[in-house]
Amino acid sequence: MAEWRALKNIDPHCFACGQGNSHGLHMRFFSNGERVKSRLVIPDHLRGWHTLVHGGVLATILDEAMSWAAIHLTGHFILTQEMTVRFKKPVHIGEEIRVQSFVNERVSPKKAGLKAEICNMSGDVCAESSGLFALFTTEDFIRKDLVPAHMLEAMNESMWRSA
Ligand SMILES: CCCCCCCCCCCCCC(=O)SCCNC(=O)CCNC(=O)[C@H](O)C(C)(C)COP(=O)(O)OP(=O)(O)OC[C@H]1O[C@@H](n2cnc3c(N)ncnc32)[C@H](O)[C@@H]1OP(=O)(O)O
Repeated sequence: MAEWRALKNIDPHCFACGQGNSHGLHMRFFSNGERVKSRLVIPDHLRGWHTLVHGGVLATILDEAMSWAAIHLTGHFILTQEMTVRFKKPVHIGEEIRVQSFVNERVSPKKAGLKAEICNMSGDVCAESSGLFALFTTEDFIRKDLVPAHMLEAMNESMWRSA
């Protein structure tokens, strides 16, 4: 299997992957050409009650992981169309977790099915997701005003290249 290579973050403000968002998750992604992965510790301010991580935060992590896999592994711009999440074990603030994602099915030229799972350090699956993603050409993404021109070059580059 190919080695894991770091992918380039291009938007510092993203809640999930932006390295400059002081309220965010600061996720960084790696790809081996078949899967995308990340590891993180959820910051204290994103707890649900007591030490439990909020389910919506776990859903964001899964959405982000599937989105990066969809972009990097299909070479398209994307929008999440729908996703389902199954929460299997609690995740706690301060606990390191790992997330992996992959393209499960190329549904049509404009749609892909993705999957992701979050594991704790014991290897238990804590949450898993399936998602349907709309795949866009660069031209269609621009036409729908979903990417500003100044980000286009960086986004196009980060789709296929490592950092
Ligand atoms: C290495 C990677 C680095 C990357 C770094 C960045 C990572 C960041 C990651 C963070 C990411 C986080 C991810 C997030 O959180 S994305 C944010 C959450 N998701 C959304 O906001 C999606 C909102 N939903 C929609 O826009 C639609 O329902 C979609 C598009 C999903 C499906 O729509 P559907 O299939 O039901 O069709 P429709 O009949 O409704 O069509 C509506 C209109 O859209 C056109 N249309 C539809 N599909 C396509 C297509 N494929 N190519 C071209 N055009 C398309 C269609 O022609 C029509 O246009 P018009 O006739 O009205 O003009």
